Amino acid sequence: MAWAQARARAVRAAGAPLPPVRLPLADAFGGTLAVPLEALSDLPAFDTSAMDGWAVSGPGPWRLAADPCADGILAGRKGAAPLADGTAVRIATGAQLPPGATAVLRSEDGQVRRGAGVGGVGNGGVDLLHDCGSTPLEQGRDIRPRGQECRTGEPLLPPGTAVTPAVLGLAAAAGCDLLAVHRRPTVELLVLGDELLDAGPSKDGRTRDALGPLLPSWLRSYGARVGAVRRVGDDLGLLTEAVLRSTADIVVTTGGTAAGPVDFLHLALAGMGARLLVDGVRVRPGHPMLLAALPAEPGKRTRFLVGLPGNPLAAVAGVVTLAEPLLRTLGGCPAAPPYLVEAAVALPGHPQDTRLVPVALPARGVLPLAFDGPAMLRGLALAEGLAVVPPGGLPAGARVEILDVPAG
Ligand SMILES: Nc1nc2c(c(=O)[nH]1)N[C@H]1C(S)=C(S)[C@@H](COP(=O)(O)OP(=O)(O)OC[C@H]3O[C@@H](n4cnc5c(N)ncnc54)[C@H](O)[C@@H]3O)O[C@H]1N2
Ligand code: MOO
Repeated sequence: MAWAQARARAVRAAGAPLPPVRLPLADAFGGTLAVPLEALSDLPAFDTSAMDGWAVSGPGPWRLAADPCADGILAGRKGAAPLADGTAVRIATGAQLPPGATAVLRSEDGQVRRGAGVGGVGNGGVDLLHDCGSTPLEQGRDIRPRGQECRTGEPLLPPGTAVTPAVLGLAAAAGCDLLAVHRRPTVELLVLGDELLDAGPSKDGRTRDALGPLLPSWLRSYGARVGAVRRVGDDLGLLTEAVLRSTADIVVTTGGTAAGPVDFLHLALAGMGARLLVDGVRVRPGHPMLLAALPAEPGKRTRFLVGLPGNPLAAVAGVVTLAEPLLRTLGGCPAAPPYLVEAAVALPGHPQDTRLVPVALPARGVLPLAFDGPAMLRGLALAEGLAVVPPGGLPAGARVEILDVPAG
């Protein structure tokens, strides 16, 4: 199956997003909005002073309505007395303006004169002068009017928006305590291979497991909830049992996809009656990757298995090709338009297959990185993206699609 076709197949297999759940803000990060985020108040909810200074009414100079040394109107207080025309009162940034205020004079732009009696405002009272020469203070200056950002009930963000830290802040500012997000797909990760070591350097013909540490956070970057990583021995029975016992929406396995003497994944899937939706993809590295629908329990959603090849960069190719579209669709996150960048140099291709190449993205364009073999991670660890090089390659200057490599 061609690379783009395999991705489209994963989207189709996932079908509809998982149903919405309402979560407290603290638990909604990483999800996707299932319904529009609506404002529960105007923003700002009241006419607000944008600066520390004085709320004034009408053109200056103004008579100070209270003791000039008093705090005046602080943020968080409500019900300040109306301000009469020609008067002023001290006010803090974020405080609700008193009725009648027409502008805010910043503290650095005003001067308080005791008994100045300027402009006929007072004689013996305390007056406030605008210190900026003859420039009048324009109406509405340094006032954030009620509803400037939004009105109650206004949709602020559409469904499908990723819940980022900024979205959590906006939701709180708009008065929300719960967010309706799609339930995030759960993933169980099964790392196969008797040869793998969990700690220390590779030795005695055994190889340190690189995928147990790499995959959970990579999958989480697509919204997955990843439980514990489980190691499964090279044994058909153990593998079958581990897959059937899992209750996750998606079982992700590593290794065992090829035809070696202990590569049992195909046998296990056939034995349990799973349906192969993608069985090999025309992509380098990673071509033995697969996607299967696990045997369905009556009335329950289809669960999936993504089989990633054991070579680490090949496994990552399987993640971006099959796991990403599957997780994104189940999580209700629409596909972003392809991100295209010019190639700084020619990008050699495979004659028939798509290549996924770890690249740097300096200002002059896409640059392939060294150490991009299927068993290598050195190039990927420095990569700012994975370039999707179509069969036959691309000349320098051509635009190439770049897939995200998750950062911290
Ligand atoms: N006769 C053929 N042999 C192979 C083919 C083929 O088409 N015909 N394809 C090759 C390709 S391409 C790949 S990729 C691998 C896929 O193999 P498996 O998915 O069965 O993976 P394993 O055999 O279990 O492991 C391959 C390799 O990767 C190492 N490995 C496995 N898991 C991990 C891990 N968690 N961390 C680090 N390294 C891991 C494992 O020790 C092997 O060296 O098949 C080729 N063979
Ligand atoms: O998937 Mo293999 O070369 O493509 O490592």
